[in-house]
Amino acid sequence: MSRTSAAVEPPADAVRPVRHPDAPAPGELLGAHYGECFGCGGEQAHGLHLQARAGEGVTVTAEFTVRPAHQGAPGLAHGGVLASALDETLGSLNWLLRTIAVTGRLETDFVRPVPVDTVLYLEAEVTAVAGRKIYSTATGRIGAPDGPVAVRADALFVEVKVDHFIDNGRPEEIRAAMNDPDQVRRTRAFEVNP
Ligand SMILES: CCCCC/C=C\C/C=C\C/C=C\C/C=C\CCCC(=O)SCCNC(=O)CCNC(=O)[C@H](O)C(C)(C)COP(=O)(O)OP(=O)(O)OC[C@H]1O[C@@H](n2cnc3c(N)ncnc32)[C@H](O)[C@@H]1OP(=O)(O)O
Repeated sequence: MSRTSAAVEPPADAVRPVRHPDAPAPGELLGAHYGECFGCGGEQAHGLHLQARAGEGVTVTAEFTVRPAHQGAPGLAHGGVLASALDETLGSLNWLLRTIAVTGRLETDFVRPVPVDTVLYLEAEVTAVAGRKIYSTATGRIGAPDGPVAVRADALFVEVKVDHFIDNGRPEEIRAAMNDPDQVRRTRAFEVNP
């Protein structure tokens, strides 16, 4: 039996992802897509503060330190928090394609328990694109970039227009985001570099 469902397997007509020519160079930090984001936002006091770094091709790496606030069982990370770290890392890949996309499906394997204070070394890659559908995969390793795999995920992201956020987000945050000069610059960049 396959470990993943058909929903996260690229269809026969899928193509290889193309790194956008203006994507950050390998080794560069991607920066937060939104300051209040739970996954990456620097202004989000309760967030994971993940900082994804561009790799070669359509890949990223990120490190996540498991804090006491992330516990599920005593001294162990909550699975939902680990899934969030994977989701955020996978989501950041779309910036290398200059595509705005949201998670449609996220399938997670929890392979080993992850103790508090562990540094989880995450790596993610877009494997295929089919129309609006972006297929990607990620692993999280314990303690070192070549440490044992603790979590892994396969995901389907779906490309959306910026209207997805404008039409569905709570108006006060949308207004605030539109008044943030950096956010507007980023939104414009998405719109002029499809
Ligand atoms: C001024 C304000 C600006 C703000 C902008 C700021 C920043 C923007 C930049 C980046 C931010 C983006 C994301 C955040 C980044 C990282 C955080 C981590 C990522 C997330 O945490 S993000 C939140 C969680 N995420 C959601 O909140 C999605 C809720 N959801 C929906 O909004 C819809 O559900 C949607 C859009 C997914 C699809 O809806 P839709 O109507 O557009 O398209 P449709 O349904 O036709 O699907 C098209 C094709 O995808 C297939 N498909 C769809 N869903 C599937 C599934 N679940 N399983 C298997 N296949 C699926 C269909 O089967 C079809 O396939 P086919 O074409 O082959 O028929």
